[in-house]
Amino acid sequence: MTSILQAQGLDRKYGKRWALRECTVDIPAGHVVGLVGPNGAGKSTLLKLAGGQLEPTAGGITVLGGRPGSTPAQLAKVGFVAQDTPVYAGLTVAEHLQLGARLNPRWDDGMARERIARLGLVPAHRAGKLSGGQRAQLALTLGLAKRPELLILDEPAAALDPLARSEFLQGLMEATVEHKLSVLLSSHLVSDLERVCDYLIVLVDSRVQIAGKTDQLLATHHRLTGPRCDPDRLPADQQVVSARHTERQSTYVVRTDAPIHDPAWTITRLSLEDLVLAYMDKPAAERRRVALEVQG
Ligand SMILES: Nc1ncnc2c1ncn2[C@@H]1O[C@H](COP(=O)(O)OP(=O)(O)OP(=O)(O)O)[C@@H](O)[C@H]1O
Repeated sequence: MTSILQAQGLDRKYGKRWALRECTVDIPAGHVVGLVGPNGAGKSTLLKLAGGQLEPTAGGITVLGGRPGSTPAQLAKVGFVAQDTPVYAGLTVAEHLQLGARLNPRWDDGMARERIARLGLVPAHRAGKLSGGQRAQLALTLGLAKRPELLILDEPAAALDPLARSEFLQGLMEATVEHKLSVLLSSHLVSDLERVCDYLIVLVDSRVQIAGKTDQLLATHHRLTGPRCDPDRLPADQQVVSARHTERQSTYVVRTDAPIHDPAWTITRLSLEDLVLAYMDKPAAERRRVALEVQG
């Protein structure tokens, strides 16, 4: 199966500040990939590297087998909708479609017009007068009508109310099935990702914490609750993702491929949100542990 994005030791710095460090991922085609992480984690940086808007500081990245943004053919294969759903305020909806047709060799004008009509957008209205949700839908339409193989969306639904968000994501899901495209989207809203994504990347502190198919991630991560116990007493095949302790009780999120037989533990399945939160907590927990060691 082809990869939509392969990164090998990918680094990006802004001045002296690292935005992305040692990113190594290989994302297969045919997925809706969710990129999640806290503010400043490096999500937009990774998406811009994939879209060819940024150059790596070190390491390599290929998108659909080519160097991002390197040729007109490569540019035509990738649609990119940036964070603030960019549209031209002074242009009408119809003028956006005309511009799309002029700039994109694979432009699907029938689909663009049908989508605009279905969404109730008026072709003569200027984009600057549209609501945030309508602007996001217009930007998504432009991205889809380009007929890319990969559509990259940076926080596409952030500004939308729950209903508009739901409609937006529904539209995105329908389009991915209809046009067989792969999607890479970032969001803070894990509930949104849970709805649409079947592949997840968690990025925290500029580093990829975990990447994989959501069903496999959920099948291999468990919450263990039981009498207080140190992590070094857990079997070697159980990788600790997060740990919380009270005086008497320990709660671990562990990753393992093997079944867990220890009767001391109550084992619960994780939701995608639990999983994301456990990985978001991991670097902070590591920092807390190092600080305690230094103090001690
Ligand atoms: N143009 C820039 N110049 C300098 N530093 C930048 C620039 N863009 C991003 N950064 C820094 O790089 C880091 C990663 O930023 P990035 O925008 O990739 O994060 P993000 O995960 O997309 O954040 P958010 O969820 O807030 O959009 C942050 O520390 C940010 O301050």
